[in-house]
Amino acid sequence: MAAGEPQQVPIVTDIPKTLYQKHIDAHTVCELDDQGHVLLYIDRQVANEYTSPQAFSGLRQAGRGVWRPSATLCVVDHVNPTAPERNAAMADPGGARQVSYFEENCRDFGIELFNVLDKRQGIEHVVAPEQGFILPGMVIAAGDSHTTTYGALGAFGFGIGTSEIEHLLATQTLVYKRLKTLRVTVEGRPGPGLVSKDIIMELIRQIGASGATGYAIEFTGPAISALSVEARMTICNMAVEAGARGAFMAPDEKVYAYLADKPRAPKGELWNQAVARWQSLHTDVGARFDREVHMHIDKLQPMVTWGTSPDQAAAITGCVPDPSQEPDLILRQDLERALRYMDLTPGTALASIPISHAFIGSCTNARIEDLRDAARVVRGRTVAQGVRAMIVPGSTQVRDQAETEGLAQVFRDAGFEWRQSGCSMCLAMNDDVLNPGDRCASSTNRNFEGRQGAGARTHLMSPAMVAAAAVTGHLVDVRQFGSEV
Ligand SMILES: CC(C)[C@H](C(=O)O)[C@@H](O)C(=O)O
Ligand code: SF4
Repeated sequence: MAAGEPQQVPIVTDIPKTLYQKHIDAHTVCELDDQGHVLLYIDRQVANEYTSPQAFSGLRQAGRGVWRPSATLCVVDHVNPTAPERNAAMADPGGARQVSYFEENCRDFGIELFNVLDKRQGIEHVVAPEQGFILPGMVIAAGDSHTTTYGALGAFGFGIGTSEIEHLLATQTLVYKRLKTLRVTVEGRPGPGLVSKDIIMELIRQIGASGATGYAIEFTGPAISALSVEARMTICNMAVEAGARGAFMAPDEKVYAYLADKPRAPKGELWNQAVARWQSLHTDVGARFDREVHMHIDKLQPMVTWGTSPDQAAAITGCVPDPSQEPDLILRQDLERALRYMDLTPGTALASIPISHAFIGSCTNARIEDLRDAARVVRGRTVAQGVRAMIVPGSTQVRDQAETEGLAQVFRDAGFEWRQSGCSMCLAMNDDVLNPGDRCASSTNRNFEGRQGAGARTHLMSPAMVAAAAVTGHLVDVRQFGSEV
């Protein structure tokens, strides 16, 4: 090149980014320090009656309004009763106060509310995707840890505390610290009767209940692509049980098909533009993750928990572990405490443990596909004597759909209670509470001490596994139910 000729500027290619980095970069208003803190713009938020009251009170005291009321969706879900005949009356005065203050706040701040009797009511993490309120590329925050569920739609969702809700409502932003990134690649084909709940329970068992603390997880691999969108939600929902404050899956054709007919999804030309934009929502080739985990699920077995933390889990073919085999003193004491609470003896076959209750519900596993899985097991059978079995659909829409498909009748015929939607016995904040000593096969996500009632014992598993336990009266391998599962 002759001197004086303009020099060719080398093309600076973008540094490859993870899906997480793309979301955070696109929503960063400004960097706040060199420690990873940013002011993060939040596209939308969901609020419930249980964690929002102090935030609204804070706004009232400071004389502040809500910056973007239309970016907020309020849903009653934690405390409402789920009795089969639904009405607005609430026996519990505490719950009634929470709901009426929530109504007042929505009215005064101009926010849309899905109240107890609304046809669109349900558990927030079921309702928000169902309405098309959550779209790929969005950053969503809510006062609930299972906001991670939205990762299944290619959105970044995370839970926040009460003071953060107040800040968010007032400014539509949050002070946020960037997380490290963990990629979980899932390969192989699950055997019959195996579902996404088993995959996430096995991951949590492997990496531990704080194994992903400080990380956002991206799930990828052929076994994830093969799952339905609803099944993917189960995985992202429970990622928080491994400590992750965010879970991701790159959106694909299944996600677009899921969203296409949702009431609040963009329509017409806006839809085409949105899909074109969503195509870029994937981790770039060569992007670096802080950590990688590989899972092969060919030999995965149906999972159940035996302890009081979601990572205290094993294949249903296994036995209650023996603390004396645990060399680490702290872990041994943890195990002993868990087994004392669960009233289980080391070496007992998991598949022989009798139950008193069966609960199919929660934002983890009460969507229509979950109810179909459970109904396939239940059809033509009856709930075992001495077992109280309940179905609490994830939303009123899921409930109606299950009625239309005849699933509700299958459950009723078998002796299940067919109830209205809400969080219900997932955390027992309404009147669906277990008594001390009760033992419940549950399709939920947390098995902490007292989670479903003081002194009550929870075994987490997939909805079909709960259905199988309900009709046999003890924990059981759903694969014994043959080809129909
Ligand atoms: C009540 C709420 C704060 C809580 C959560 O954040 O997850 C609840 O939904 C739960 O599942 O334990
Ligand atoms: S269903 Fe359970 S896990 Fe989900 S939001 Fe309600 S209480 Fe939390």
